[in-house]
Amino acid sequence: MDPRQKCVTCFAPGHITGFFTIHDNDDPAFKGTTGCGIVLNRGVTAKVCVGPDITGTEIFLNGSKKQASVTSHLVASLSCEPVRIESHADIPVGCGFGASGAGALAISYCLNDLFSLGLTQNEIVEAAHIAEVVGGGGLGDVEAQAYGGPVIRKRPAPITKGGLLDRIVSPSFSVHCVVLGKLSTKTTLADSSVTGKINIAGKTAMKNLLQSPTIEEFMRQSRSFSFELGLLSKGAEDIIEAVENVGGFASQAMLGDAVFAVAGPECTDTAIWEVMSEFGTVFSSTVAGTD
Ligand SMILES: Nc1ncnc2c1ncn2[C@@H]1O[C@H](COP(=O)(O)OP(=O)(O)OP(=O)(O)O)[C@@H](O)[C@H]1O
Ligand SMILES: CC(C)(CO)[C@@H](O)C(=O)[O-]
Repeated sequence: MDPRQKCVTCFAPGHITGFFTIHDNDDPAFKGTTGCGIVLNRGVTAKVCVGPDITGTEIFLNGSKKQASVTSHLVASLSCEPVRIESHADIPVGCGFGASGAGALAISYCLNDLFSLGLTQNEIVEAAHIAEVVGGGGLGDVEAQAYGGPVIRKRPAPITKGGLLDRIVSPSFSVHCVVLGKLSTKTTLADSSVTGKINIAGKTAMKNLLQSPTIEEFMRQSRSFSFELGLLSKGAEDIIEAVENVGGFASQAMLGDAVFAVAGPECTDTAIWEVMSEFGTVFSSTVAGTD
């Protein structure tokens, strides 16, 4: 490595959306989602380097070179020099855990520091949001990821463009997940019959959640939302049913072929973990609370 190289490393957390509504806009800064999701303590760590030996931008995700469109848009908007980016995700990629948003946010923090851009946090979120929308990643993950906890996205888009965030009041809790497969956000959101259902079910879920803003209600509304959309695989339905049989709450991570679950008053985290591990490898994470 050239000793004149300068590198910055930053982390951003993963995010599971339980339900959402799409707010379309020709301007990517204003396009976004409202909805509710939970921010994890696991996520993506990005290292961004600049130096005389780096002559073209290169992006590596978990050690493999990628043509990552979200990251490319971000570099084009925030950097005037080629950079080498190494992202490591300790969450599954392409499965509803907001890995592209976590990557975009972590890289924006790095570029701000590396090039002394002088951006505030909300401005960093705006840059990451635009890259996500233009590059076909998430539509509301980065706003939640920068805020943390169980996040209610009440108005779409970054705060700089009128977005409004709130939280469900809750102590910190554990979430347990099983991944069965990928679901491309870009392809799924390009299907107008799916987006039509998303917007009807998402509105109902938000209305019901705001009448009773608890984690249990979030899980119930997420479950109804995922059954309304009909994107659930048979395997995911089986896991949800098995978790409910031991007294827990479970739903589909949007947008992935994956299930996330939390314990209820009638069951422990260990019981959830044990029942889920019959279906595949369980990974668990903590969601920060409000107290
Ligand atoms: N940290 C990252 N750095 C660079 N590229 C990434 C990163 N995470 C995801 N990507 C790219 O984004 C694509 C997946 O995007 P997608 O939006 O479908 O998944 P996700 O963000 O993991 O989950 P979701 O948006 O469903 O919550 C992958 O094909 C990968 O190339
Ligand atoms: C679109 C989405 C469900 C998947 O990435 C998420 O980004 C969101 O809630 O906006």
